[in-house]
Amino acid sequence: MIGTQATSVDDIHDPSSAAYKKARRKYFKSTRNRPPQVDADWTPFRAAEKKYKARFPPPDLSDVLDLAAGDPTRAEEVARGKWKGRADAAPLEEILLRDTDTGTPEERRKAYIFPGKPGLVLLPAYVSPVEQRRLIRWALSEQARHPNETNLDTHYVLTPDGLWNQYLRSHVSPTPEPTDQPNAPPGPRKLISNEPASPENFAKLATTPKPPAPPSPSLQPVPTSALVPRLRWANIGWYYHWGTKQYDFTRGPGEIAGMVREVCKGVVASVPWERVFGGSQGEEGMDWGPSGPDWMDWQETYEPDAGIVNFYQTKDTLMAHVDRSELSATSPLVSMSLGCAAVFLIGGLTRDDPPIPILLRSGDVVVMSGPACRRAYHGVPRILEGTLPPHLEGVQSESRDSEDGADWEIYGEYLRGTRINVNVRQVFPKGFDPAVSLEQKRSAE
Ligand SMILES: O=C(O)CCC(=O)C(=O)O
Ligand SMILES: [Fe+2]
Repeated sequence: MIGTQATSVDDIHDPSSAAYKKARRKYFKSTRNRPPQVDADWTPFRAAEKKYKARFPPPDLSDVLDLAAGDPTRAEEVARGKWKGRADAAPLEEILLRDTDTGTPEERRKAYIFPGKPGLVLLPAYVSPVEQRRLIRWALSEQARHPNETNLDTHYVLTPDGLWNQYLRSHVSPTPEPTDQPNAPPGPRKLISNEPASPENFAKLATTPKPPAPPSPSLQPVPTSALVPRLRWANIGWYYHWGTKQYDFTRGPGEIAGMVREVCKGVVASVPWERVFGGSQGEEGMDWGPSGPDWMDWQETYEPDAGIVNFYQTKDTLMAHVDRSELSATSPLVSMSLGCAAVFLIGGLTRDDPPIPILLRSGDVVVMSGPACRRAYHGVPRILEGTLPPHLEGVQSESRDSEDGADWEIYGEYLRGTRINVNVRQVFPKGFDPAVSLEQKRSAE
């Protein structure tokens, strides 16, 4: 579209740009020996993943739901990015969020539900720009460090105050830049299959041995600046054991930061659940488990106790998966997007259900809840480069509050190629006491 789209050397949509030509070269090289009909057996979920992952040609996002594209208050953010979906790309219904304090309803108090996917709630721009910056600072500087675990801990000995704080310090203190030492050499690797968690098998899961993951054998000391882009996750609350895909309850509950707990509880308290699960959304075909629907109690019973912060660089993806390590299979999972935008796919209980593609931008919140959605397949096939909103860029401006120190420049630089997702869950259903369950198992043995 000549004249309407900005052209620059790195605009992947512009066929004369270096980025477009590079992607095309790589594409032809990688597909040269590909057998025909390679895609014949793809499930609808896999086909969607392939579509949005494709580097060349850049995927068409016109069937991706992008609520910011219809929101005049986000026009600058949308216009400055190189990617855009459509506000009418999926059937949805607008709901008004409940006012939990005394404030008057504002633009950000709107949310959306999806016919045919009860339990999925999208809250665009729910997290304000100021809160986004606070959450980003928290994620990098407070959460991705001891005593929490990150993906890098298996392989490197990191300073107790964390990689990011060391990185910030290296900008103000003189050279040489610090390095992080690799961990000890590995033992044998073992793959273990997992089963969905439930109150019935909790005692068995909790007593399954969870050996530490072995470090990689061939690592060299690495400068901090090279490790920062390799930070991929940090746990929140209960510790997750990736080898067994189960929580390691023997390590005790980790902390949930007050700010994160408040945002999540605020989300759950403001969603009018009767609009989500009551009336025509019905209960037909919905298996809430032995004690029946409990959404009417979530205002009181929702209590986040686990989760993960995901850090994505623009080439990273998260494959289709189901989060089923939590005993509570219906309680809301609250997921906040920060930094660059992404294509998020949310399907159904099998990979055969075609997913809804949603463009998630900084500040957007997704809630997955109830039997049809909490354990639905979902994934992130694409992080969209060039989509960092102006309010997260590294430049100082008058709109920034006093908390935003001069070091935001370092954050802004990192965020230009990063998406952060804060993914918060409730492990135990209300009324389930892990200690009692373990005691019962012990006395039965
Ligand atoms: O990054 C996201 O939006 C989703 C992350 C996710 O699904 C997970 O952490 O389990
Ligand atoms: Fe997930």
